[in-house]
Amino acid sequence: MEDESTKWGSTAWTHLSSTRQQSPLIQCITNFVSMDLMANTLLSAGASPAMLHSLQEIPDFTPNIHALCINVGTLTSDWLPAMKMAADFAFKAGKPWVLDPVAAGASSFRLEACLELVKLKPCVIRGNGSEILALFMASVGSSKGVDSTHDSTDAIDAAKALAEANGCIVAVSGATDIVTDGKRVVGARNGVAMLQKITATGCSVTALIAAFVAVDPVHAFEATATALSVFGVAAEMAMDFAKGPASLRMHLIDSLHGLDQSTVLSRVNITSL
Ligand SMILES: Nc1ncnc2c1ncn2[C@@H]1O[C@H](COP(=O)(O)OP(=O)(O)O)[C@@H](O)[C@H]1O
Ligand SMILES: Cc1ncsc1CCOP(=O)(O)O
Ligand SMILES: [Mg+2]
Repeated sequence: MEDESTKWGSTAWTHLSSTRQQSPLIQCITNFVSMDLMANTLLSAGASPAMLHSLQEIPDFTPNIHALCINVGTLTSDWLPAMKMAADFAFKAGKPWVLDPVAAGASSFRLEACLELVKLKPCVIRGNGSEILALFMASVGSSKGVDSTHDSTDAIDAAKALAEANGCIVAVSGATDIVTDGKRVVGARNGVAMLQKITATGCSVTALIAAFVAVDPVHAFEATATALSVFGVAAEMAMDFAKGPASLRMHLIDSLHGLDQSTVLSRVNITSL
């Protein structure tokens, strides 16, 4: 019988191969910092990114996408209506959408916006420990801007409760990435600590989750875990060539583009918690 780690490795390879074959169209409404790395992460995984956020275009464009990624990193009141409209169009068209609640606890404006977006039925919410705790407690002040002051494992119960309450998958990134649907919980232990020294790696892995969910929407829990793990494996491979964060960023994109089956099968490290 297949053991758990063999099963996750082959599921991860299936998701990466399907993304390369199907090249899903991923609409991203994201912050100014992350646009470049997010689009390049999606391209290197085989997906087709479109950074498209005007209210006037959403009714024509969003029903034809394969998944949507919404990220509140540089939120202003001008952008929020487009985020809500796109989430609504995606949900009504049966297209999965993924929320990245960047710095959810940084201000009451941002927290309220995230809580309103959560009501619009994201398929997945991916944040760091502090962001998931801020959403769960609906309270401001527990983060250090976009960075986490918590370990991902501090937010396991919060993630489970959020997932259960909203009927979605919740992922908490960190040294161990946690993924839950409210009942099942897995930990993905890939990646390198230096990812925290490159801005927008969290944003980019959220977009990769959108791509993997686009190619396997029925298994959003599995697709979320494998996206986090594959991104981490790419970072591990890239670290062999990196001299620091700037070259890690470059090698990360190359590595994701070139990941092969045997590397994915041997390095994906996902286990039940
Ligand atoms: N200590 C760590 N060791 C290995 N990988 C890490 C570590 N911390 C974060 N990561 C990875 O870095 C990426 C970004 O996660 P994180 O820094 O938690 O998000 P954010 O940038 O949104 O705060 C994820 O792929 C995560 O798995
Ligand atoms: C630095 C910064 N400021 C607003 S959004 C942003 C990028 C955050 O990216 P990540 O959450 O992936 O670290
Ligand atoms: Mg983030």
